[in-house]
Amino acid sequence: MAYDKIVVPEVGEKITFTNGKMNVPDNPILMFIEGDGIGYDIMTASKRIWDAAVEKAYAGQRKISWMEIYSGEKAASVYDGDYMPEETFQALRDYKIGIKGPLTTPVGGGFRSLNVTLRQVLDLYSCVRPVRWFEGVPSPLKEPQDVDVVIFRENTEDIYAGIEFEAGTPENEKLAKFLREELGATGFFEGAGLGIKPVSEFGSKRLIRAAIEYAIDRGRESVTLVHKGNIQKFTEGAFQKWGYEVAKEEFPEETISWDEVAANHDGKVPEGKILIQDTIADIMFQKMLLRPREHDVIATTNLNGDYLSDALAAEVGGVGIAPGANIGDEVALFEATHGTAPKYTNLDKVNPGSLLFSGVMMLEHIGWFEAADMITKAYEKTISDKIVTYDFARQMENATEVKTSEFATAIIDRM
Ligand SMILES: NC(=O)C1=CN([C@@H]2O[C@H](COP(=O)(O)OP(=O)(O)OC[C@H]3O[C@@H](n4cnc5c(N)ncnc54)[C@H](OP(=O)(O)O)[C@@H]3O)[C@@H](O)[C@H]2O)C=CC1
Ligand SMILES: O=C(O)CCC(=O)C(=O)O
Ligand SMILES: [Mg+2]
Repeated sequence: MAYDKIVVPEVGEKITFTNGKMNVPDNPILMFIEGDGIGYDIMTASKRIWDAAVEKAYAGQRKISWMEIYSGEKAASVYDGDYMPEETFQALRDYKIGIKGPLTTPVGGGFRSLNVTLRQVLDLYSCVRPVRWFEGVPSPLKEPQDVDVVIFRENTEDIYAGIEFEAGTPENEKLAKFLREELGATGFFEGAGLGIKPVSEFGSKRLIRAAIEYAIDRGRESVTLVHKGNIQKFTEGAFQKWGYEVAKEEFPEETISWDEVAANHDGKVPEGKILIQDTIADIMFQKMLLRPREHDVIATTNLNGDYLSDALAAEVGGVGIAPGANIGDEVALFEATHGTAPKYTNLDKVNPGSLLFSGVMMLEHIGWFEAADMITKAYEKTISDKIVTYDFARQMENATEVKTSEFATAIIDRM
């Protein structure tokens, strides 16, 4: 496949799929989007760590061939003002697996989120965000070791669908008139901006199915459906209903609901069964602060998952550490959960942890567990030696604060 600006590495092979099974060569071509703001600093540092771990874990028998693809400000400079070039999507379809830094989204106008566009256009419907604590990382909790959850956030629907009509536009007025006159909806003021929140059975069930399959594969204990179904009955409430349906219809042997536990098992979950439970979104934030141990895998709608993932990250060190992945049926795009942190651009200052561990997830996704484990262990050693970036240093005593690049070197030295 010839691209206009993307340079395919001379050495390296494509990752392919046969009947849903991934084939990973020893020298795969993996893509990266550098990202805006702090993207350059964290991507440069993380690539050094990933490469060093692969080299060391496989004694040079395996190697990543990196292929740069573009989105955001760097794309605009390479493609003459185009922030989201079509060939970026094509490359992701062709080469399947990549990782991205954060991309800027203007607030209150301007272009739509490039992050959201990538997820929607490529149908990367599961946003997977594990949140766990590492020994030595500063946390506001008394028992941060109890936080070990994996958030499955629906990644294609909800208010992120971008169906919004600005106050004062003819489209807004037409929709308002239709809502009032045709549907009898009255609960909004004249001149209100209007947004639509689509949540479908198809979109909800495939996300919840992925969460349950993950819980089964990884031997996790429960899947909690998080929703605001008391207020948004036919979107969030429907998500909850469809969640219990998927569990009952598709995983009757592997799962059990609270109602079934209460009715048949004296309040005890039978050995080997995954508990399917649900909770309303607002109280989930309290529960995750006070009794995080009671939750394991979480399946939720898009906006809830966005809020929850940043809040839970704060319990285990902050957004600088919590990783993420956007996963579809074949294409997967791993990404830091935080944004571009523009005030730190090119200061070589921020924590590369979120992107680094997104890359660890990527290595696990392609089956390179030895390299992934090597990074995790070296990271833990670095933290226990109290070598940290500014964000952890300000919450710790007697820590040595280092730059992003120095932190990467410290990790590599401990492999
Ligand atoms: N997936 C993506 O690409 C995302 C993109 N964005 C976009 O990023 C831009 C900025 O968003 P904003 O809301 O300010 O959120 P950011 O996540 O960019 O930054 C908020 C704060 O989080 C802390 N932080 C972020 N990254 C790190 C890191 N690597 N290491 C340590 N601390 C970190 C900093 O805290 P402190 O100030 O306390 O040091 C920073 O000021 C917006 O355009 C937004 O749309 C936002 C989220 C995700
Ligand atoms: O696209 C954006 O700018 C923000 C996305 C975001 O906050 C997230 O995915 O967690
Ligand atoms: Mg977010």
